[in-house]
Amino acid sequence: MPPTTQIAASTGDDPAGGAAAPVELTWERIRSLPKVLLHDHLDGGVRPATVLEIADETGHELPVSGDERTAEGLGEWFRRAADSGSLERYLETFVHTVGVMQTAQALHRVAKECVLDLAADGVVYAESRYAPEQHLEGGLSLEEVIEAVNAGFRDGEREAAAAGRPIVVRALLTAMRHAARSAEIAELAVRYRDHGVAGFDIAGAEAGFPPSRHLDAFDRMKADNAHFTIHAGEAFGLPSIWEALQVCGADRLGHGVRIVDDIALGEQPAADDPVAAAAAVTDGSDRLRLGSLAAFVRDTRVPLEMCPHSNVQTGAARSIAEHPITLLARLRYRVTLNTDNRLMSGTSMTQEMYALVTETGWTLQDLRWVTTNAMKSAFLPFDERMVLIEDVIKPVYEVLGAQ
Ligand SMILES: O=c1[nH]cnc2c1ncn2[C@H]1C[C@H](O)[C@@H](CO)O1
Ligand SMILES: [Zn+2]
Repeated sequence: MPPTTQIAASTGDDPAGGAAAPVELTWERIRSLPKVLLHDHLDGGVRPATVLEIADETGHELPVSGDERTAEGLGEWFRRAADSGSLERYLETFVHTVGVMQTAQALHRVAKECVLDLAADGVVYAESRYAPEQHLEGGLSLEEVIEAVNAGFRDGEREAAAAGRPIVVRALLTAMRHAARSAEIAELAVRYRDHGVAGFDIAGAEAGFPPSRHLDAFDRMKADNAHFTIHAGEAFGLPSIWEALQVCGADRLGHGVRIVDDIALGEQPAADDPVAAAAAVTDGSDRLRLGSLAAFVRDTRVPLEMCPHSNVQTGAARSIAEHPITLLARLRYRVTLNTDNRLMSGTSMTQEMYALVTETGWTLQDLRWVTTNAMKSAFLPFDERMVLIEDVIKPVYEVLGAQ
């Protein structure tokens, strides 16, 4: 694939600015890059060893036994079970992480380990989401759940900084779209906005549960000038994205990958052949047409929280090489790169970046661009975002780019 700097320069929206010498992007080099993660589920990133240990303590029944009942065996089970081609089946695996996250101690531990794992992966800023309503089986209140997770995040940040890997982590409170607690959860997101919570989200099975069912929650967030994202355009198409933006007023889209359904390559939907469509962008031909929703998302710089490995597992994309993220990046959408569920997808930010580099030709400039996009789109105050961009992200990419 031709270098992307051509397009970036022509749109004036290229934080990398100009061409740089090609740098060999090995796994280790990518791991050492500063990364920003906006879409990562706390209950989708539990260490398998932690699931095993807590299950042993609490009696939670796991789906592995005998020789498979090891951290490795359990990790493998999650990846296999999530690799189903269906979002609904993928989500069924969460019963075994949520099931061991029902006490303050367990939530604290999982949250702290999450921060340490992200810091080891080179993440310098992360928004970690979870649904407080799913952690009440042990008798905790919603507030106790939030406070236990917050305490774990703060301890993780301290430990990571002491080890020379500073990271800033904020929580996003998720409400489950099939349930009816979204107004309560939005209320809590507002109440804890200066105490570790940066925003609100809805998640869960998409088909049959349009985001407009939760309008009161979104109205509550807007009334208080608070931020929210909505899982939309993952297992369901354009109507879900349209509602999330035009009815609910989402600041960002969780996944949003189906926006390609509103892009055409000649007479064909670009979704049929995203690789050819990406090539059509870079060869300068004018065969690509954006529908009005696709144009709106690009024109208004709606951040897309894209999660390639997760999408391949749930059937929202055919492969990493054919994932629409590369087409959307070439078209200069406000693309961000994310893990979604590190445990279920056996992934990490390093893995997501490495796969794009090796399978679709992403460059160091692309990685810097996607990282800056994510930092710009974070639900963190503007001045704090700028400090991370200027003092933490830019210097590393600049040194590497100059090599
Ligand atoms: O990719 C996803 N789409 C919709 N819902 C999801 C996805 N990944 C995780 N979830 C659900 C399952 C979790 O239990 C919940 C809160 O993190 O969010
Ligand atoms: Zn998600």
